[in-house]
Parts: sequence; structure tokens; C-alpha cells
Amino acid sequence: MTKTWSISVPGSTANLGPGFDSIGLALGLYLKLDVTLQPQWQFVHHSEHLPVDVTVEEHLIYKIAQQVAHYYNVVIPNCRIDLYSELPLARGLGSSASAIVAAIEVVNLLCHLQLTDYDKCLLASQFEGHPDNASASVYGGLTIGATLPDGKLHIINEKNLHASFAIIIPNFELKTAEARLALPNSYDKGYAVHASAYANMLTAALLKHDYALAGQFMEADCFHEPFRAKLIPDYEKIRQLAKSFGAYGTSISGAGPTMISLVDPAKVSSLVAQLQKHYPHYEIKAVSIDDDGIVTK
Ligand SMILES: Nc1ncnc2c1ncn2[C@@H]1O[C@H](COP(=O)(O)OP(=O)(O)O)[C@@H](O)[C@H]1O
Ligand SMILES: N[C@@H](CCOP(=O)(O)O)C(=O)O
Repeated sequence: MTKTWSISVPGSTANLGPGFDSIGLALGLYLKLDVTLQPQWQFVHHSEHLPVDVTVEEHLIYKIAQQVAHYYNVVIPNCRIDLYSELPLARGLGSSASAIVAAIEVVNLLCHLQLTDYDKCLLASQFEGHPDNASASVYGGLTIGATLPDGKLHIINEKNLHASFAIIIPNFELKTAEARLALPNSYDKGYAVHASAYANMLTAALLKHDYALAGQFMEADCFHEPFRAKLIPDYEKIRQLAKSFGAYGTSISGAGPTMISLVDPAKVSSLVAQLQKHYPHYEIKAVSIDDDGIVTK
């Protein structure tokens, strides 16, 4: 009988405000693949959250897989990939990073590369251009990552965050590449010093599990949110409403347009219900943290 491999990759939220391009958090929303060898390449989509009208050659998973194969000098056997996704595209929930991590795993499996999690994370971060979403999708949990000047990527991974989050997903897309164009090319020294201090405090508060403090610093970003706010209708109103319904803090998820609130677990259901009344056309829901990262069976 033909063997089928199943791959599950969590989506993620990046930045949490000031942790720009460095902090990631894996979410309990998944991209799943069933991979089966067959005589020709084929993608079969089983979810609305997947690109339509793309040829095999245009498919992000195929394109990344072929680049990985070229890098390792291997040939990928032809296969059918059945895709199931809970990650809306271009909403700031790491759909592209999860697809890139999945593509790397397809080559790893079919070409017997025996890549470590670190290898997968490094490669995926290079394709993405930053390690936040990619590291969360590979390791699960909270990830804090950066590349030192010597070129080595370092990731700190924290699990068991007992925190609750709600996501507010607008009914329109915002491509990450477009949202990155809104950012300035440089920052004034004093401004950058404050921005960096806020990122330090966000990280420390998360690692100390001081969520009330983390929420305050989530809302203090200077690196990207002031410049992206104009791309997200009701950005300020959503932050204020979420706070009035009990959120510790709310930031843009990744490059947006989704926003994410950190909230006491006892208040997350009522926060979601209240926000949904104000934004009936948005998808608003509580989301768990994934602590497993990529899983292959
Ligand atoms: N599972 C997938 N399969 C194929 N392509 C995907 C998949 N997920 C994302 N993509 C591609 O990535 C694009 C979204 O990437 P991006 O703008 O970075 O948004 P996101 O915040 O969702 O990562 C989609 O328009 C699509 O081209
Ligand atoms: N740090 C990146 C994160 C992009 O995340 P995505 O989920 O929107 O792809 C950024 O803020 O640009």
C-alpha cells in the first residue's frame, strides 16, 4: 500500500507589538498536509483558506521545496499533497511561514535529509527574511530569535505560557510585503532607544509570566505600529474597546490586519463576545497557544 505522511504546522502571531521581526508565538490554528508519492506533482486544496487558480509551478510550497532541493542537491520524488488550512491568507497569522516550514519538511521527508529543528528554522527564517513566524511554526510556544553579526541564528523557546489570546480578523487581506513598505528606513537615536527598551520589557514580562505588564508593553511599540496603524481601520478603537472589555493589551498580529489581545483566561470569552457585537463582519475568536510546533507522522 502507498504510504502517506501527515505534516501539521501551527500558524503564528509575530511581534506582539515591540518584538518586531524577533518575537513569535505559535497558535492553535494549523496548516495540515498529507503527502503521498504518485507519478506527477499535484496539490489538492480542501479549505477556503488556500490560494485559488495556482499552477503547481506557482504554488509557494512547490517553489520553496524546489529551492530547498536545489540547495541540498537532491531531487524530490513526484507527489500528491492534500492541504487543509485554518490560516486565513495575508491576515498576519503566519500563513506563508507555515507553508515554507511545510515545504522544507516535505523535502526533508521525501529526500531523507534528516534535518534538525534548528536546520528547518534557519532555512525557513532565511526564506521569510526574519525568524519570528518561522521559529514559532517549527518549535511551538513563544520564540525570541535574532541573528548575530557572525551570521548565527539564536532562538530562545519558552513553553507553558498560561496566557489567553483573542484574535480579531478583518474581512480583507493585507500582504506582509505591502505592510513592510509602510515602515521608515531609519529611526532617530532617542526614538530607537525607547523602542528597544519597550521590546526588552515586553520580552522580560512574557518570560516572567507577568501578563498585565506584557499587555502594557504590547501597546507601546514604536518600530512598526505607528506606521501601520493607518492600514487597519479602527486600529485605535479596537485597542480601546478590547481594554474596556478586560484585555491587558492589544497589538497588530504580524504585519496585520489581524489584531491580537492578551487577556486573563477568565475574561477571554466575554471579550470575544463583546468585540463581535461591534464588528459582526470580522472573525473574532479565542485562540490557544500551540506548544508542539511542527509534527510529522
Ligand atoms: N498554504 C499555502 N499554500 C500556498 N501558498 C500559501 C499558503 N499560505 C500562504 N501562501 C502564500 O503566502 C501569501 C500570504 O503571505 P503573507 O502576505 O506573508 O501573509 P501571512 O501574514 O498570511 O503570512 C498568500 O497570498 C499565498 O501566496
Ligand atoms: N515581523 C514581520 C511579521 C510578519 O508576519 P505575517 O504573519 O504578517 O507574515 C512583520 O511585522 O512584517
